[in-house]
Amino acid sequence: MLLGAAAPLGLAGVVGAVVGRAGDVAAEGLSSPASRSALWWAAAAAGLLMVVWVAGSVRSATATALGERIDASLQRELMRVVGEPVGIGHLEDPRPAELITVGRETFRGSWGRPGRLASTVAGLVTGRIVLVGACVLVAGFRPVLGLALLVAGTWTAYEEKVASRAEAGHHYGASEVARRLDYLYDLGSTPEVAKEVRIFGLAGFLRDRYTTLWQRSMADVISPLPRRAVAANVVTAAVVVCGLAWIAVRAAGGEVTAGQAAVWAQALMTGLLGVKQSAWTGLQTELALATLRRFDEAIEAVEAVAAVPVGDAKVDRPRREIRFERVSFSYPGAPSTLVLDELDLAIPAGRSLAIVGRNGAGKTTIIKLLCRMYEPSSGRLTVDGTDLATVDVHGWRRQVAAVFQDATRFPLTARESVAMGWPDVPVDQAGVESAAERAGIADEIEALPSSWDTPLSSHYPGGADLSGGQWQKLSLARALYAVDHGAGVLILDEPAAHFDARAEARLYERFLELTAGLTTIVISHRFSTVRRADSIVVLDGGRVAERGSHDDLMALGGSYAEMFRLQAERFSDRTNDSTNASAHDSAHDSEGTAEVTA
Ligand SMILES: Nc1ncnc2c1ncn2[C@@H]1O[C@H](COP(=O)(O)OP(=O)(O)OP(=O)(O)O)[C@@H](O)[C@H]1O
Repeated sequence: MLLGAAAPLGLAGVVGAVVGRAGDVAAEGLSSPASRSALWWAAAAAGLLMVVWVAGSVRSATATALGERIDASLQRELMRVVGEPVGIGHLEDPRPAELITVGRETFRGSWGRPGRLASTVAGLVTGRIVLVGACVLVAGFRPVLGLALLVAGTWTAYEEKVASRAEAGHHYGASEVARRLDYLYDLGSTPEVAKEVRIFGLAGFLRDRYTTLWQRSMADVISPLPRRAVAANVVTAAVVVCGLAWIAVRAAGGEVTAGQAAVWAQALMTGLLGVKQSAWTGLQTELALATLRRFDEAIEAVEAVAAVPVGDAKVDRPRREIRFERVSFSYPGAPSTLVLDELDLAIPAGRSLAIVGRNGAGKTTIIKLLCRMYEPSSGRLTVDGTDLATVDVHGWRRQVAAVFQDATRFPLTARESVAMGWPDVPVDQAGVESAAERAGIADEIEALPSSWDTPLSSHYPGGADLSGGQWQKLSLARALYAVDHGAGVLILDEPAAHFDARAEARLYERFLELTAGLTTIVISHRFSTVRRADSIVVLDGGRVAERGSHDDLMALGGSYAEMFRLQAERFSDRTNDSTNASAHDSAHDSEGTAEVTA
């Protein structure tokens, strides 16, 4: 930076020395000492010019490398605060969630990335040094002119900074609108939502919403003309023009030599360039600083809500029971809604428990607490009497194999998708195949273009996508693979939601075999699966409303019995209807009836 700033000023002096000798060279000829001296100065000018170029390139390459490091380290920091906390509550608390989105967006474009600070600050500092150096040189002509350039240049730099900060603030203020714009843009341009967009005729609607919002956001972003910055620029330019005229007049009057005039004129112009350089890089600096501030806010906001107890007690697979003791819970995003209300629930080890209840009763929430995705608002969970909050969470999660309703569709190969159920050991192909066979997906995987090596995404060459039911079977295979390698708790959250009648029947036929010896929790609205469990609880109002075996609960005649009958009636109605329908329909429906009435 220092070289890059000093070289143009030195160049002004050296070019002045060449110009100063031009008269003597003209008078004395090319072989005169004056000519040789002028040549040496010209060579020095060429050398300095090279220094300017090289220093600029080195500065820019260094700043780019440094900027990339800054961005990468901030990205790692964001990944750390998002991914490292024990649970996921911090990702749903509205404030941190919004700031995390903003933090992520910071790195989408190059404009306003914090890493840009490395080069913009370098430009800013260089511009300031150039201005001060130029003023010192100009003061050699008339101190008052040097002072005038310094005052006008500094004022301009200040006003530009104020205007830049305001503009960066407008960008920051408009970020909420910008996010909604991005959302609309994504909806209108991604293939995943193409079906709904067409069916509901949303294309025009989305475009109109986008246009209206865009116009509104632009009104905020495009800041009013920064009058004071413009005035300061005009004054600085006037100082330079007047200074040039003054120097020309003095040179014409013979009071200063041509060489001196050349030095001071160049110094004036270099000073002006220094001011412009500060102004330009100042705007980028302010934008990058604004995003860096938002980024810091995001990190602080996440860290403020993400702190949860981290224990190191070891737990093995449950031997007696997992117990919810007076557990109450509200989601961070809806603190006033109590999802679980002093829930007492014992889950016997090595047995299967089914949890049923209406939509939104809190069944999945129980699972999330068990996996320590969230911490209870009050009460505690214990495993064989040990408080789960004191347990080494990673060790505990190795004990848990889960099939979630909304299992993530990892774009890995089929083999990896199953083997990631237990990633600590090298892939065990026989184990992968065995788990897939029990989950009922082995044949379908083997029929894929590259069998187990097929990437499960149509976005990859040679890749293939699976159906909803096939993804769910794959998720079940992954959980079974984890169980085979040591997990002792199996969680099945609507494991058959996307299964066809045959696959569902197969699952419940093998339910006892698949869950033997495991602490199994199954959540399902399909009673064909539920009834196979050793015991069943009905969740209502955040508490256990009924508990017992299928026969107990049917005999009780409560809400379980009512829900069961409603579902059974639905199937038998459909079977009756189907006797008049085609043979194909009849076969299909009677499978469903068989499952429920079995
Ligand atoms: N991340 C979340 N933030 C805020 N509220 C949530 C969140 N997840 C779930 N809820 C709310 O918590 C309640 C219980 O949800 P949960 O998913 O546990 O219900 P469920 O019994 O599994 O329902 P379903 O049978 O429909 O799957 C619901 O009212 C739901 O709206």
